[in-house]
Amino acid sequence: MTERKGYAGNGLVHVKNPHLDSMDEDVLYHFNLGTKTHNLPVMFGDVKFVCVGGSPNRMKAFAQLMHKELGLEGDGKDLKDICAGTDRYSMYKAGPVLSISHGMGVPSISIMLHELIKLLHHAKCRDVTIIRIGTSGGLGIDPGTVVITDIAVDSFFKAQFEQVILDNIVVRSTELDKDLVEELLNCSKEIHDFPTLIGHTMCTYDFYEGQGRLDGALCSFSNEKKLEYLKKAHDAGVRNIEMESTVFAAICGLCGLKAAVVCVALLNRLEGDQIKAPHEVLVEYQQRPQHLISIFIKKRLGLYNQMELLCIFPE
Ligand SMILES: O=P(O)(O)O[C@@H]1C[C@H](O)[C@@H](CO)O1
Ligand SMILES: O=c1cc[nH]c(=O)[nH]1
Repeated sequence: MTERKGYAGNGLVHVKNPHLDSMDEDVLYHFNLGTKTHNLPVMFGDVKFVCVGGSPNRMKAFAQLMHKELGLEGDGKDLKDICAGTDRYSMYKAGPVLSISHGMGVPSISIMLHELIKLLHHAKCRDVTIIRIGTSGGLGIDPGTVVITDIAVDSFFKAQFEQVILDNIVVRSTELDKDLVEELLNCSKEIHDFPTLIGHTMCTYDFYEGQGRLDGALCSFSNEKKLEYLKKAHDAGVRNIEMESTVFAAICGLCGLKAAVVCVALLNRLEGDQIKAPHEVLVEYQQRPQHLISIFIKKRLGLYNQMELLCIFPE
């Protein structure tokens, strides 16, 4: 069974659940927010960009970067975690930009997306673009390369996400917005400090055996078999591997959100499994998708100016 995409002309976020209408309150449990306890349209009605990533610290740093880049009032350093009442996810807001952590893996991001999309719906947000800014393992690319995902694929290189619902498997499309991919690639041309490319992203259910690593607590395959699989993935167009892109693309697509995935490669998986780069190098790598997206957002808002870029990335 397949489902259809939810893009519509009014720019509103779609929730495709008839039961929601009959609930007198919606508690967004993992955000510690709710329709009776919080005025969601006032708190979030102006949101136009949502950026998500695994780590709470990264998403706080991104909100602080956007606070500075958008020239918002006050010291972005004291931005408050909107989800401080729970330690499941962290959420920060800088003007029209919402920055949220999603933890690791499909179940964690899936729960976050259900509550985020209901939040955007209750807040009556319009024309929202959502971007995952993450880390990944590269395939045949240099560490530090930023990959803009054209197609999110599963472990069999298929552009689909299988959701188990009751005792059925529902197959969902993982198509992403092609125009957004091109727009992001154009933004990357402004940055000369690191390579950015478009490629397929493979999403797995595990970091170790699921990504063909030899260094987990369990491993039942040889180095030859691992490389055979990874090369097959590379031949199919996969340029990086992470753990959220397929469900992210599927859910956002069904709910009418324009979505993109932009992940930096921390290593080249054809050369090894362990992530050995020094901490400061890894921190700088994680900032790369953030800088690209900050340019994208500023361009969209008509706030981008080339001179400023030279200050951020002096030649
Ligand atoms: O956004 P992050 O950096 O968490 O994305 C990848 C995929 C997993 O969540 C995690 C594994 O290290 O990193
Ligand atoms: O190899 C990697 C690195 C980061 N994230 C992943 O999922 N895999």
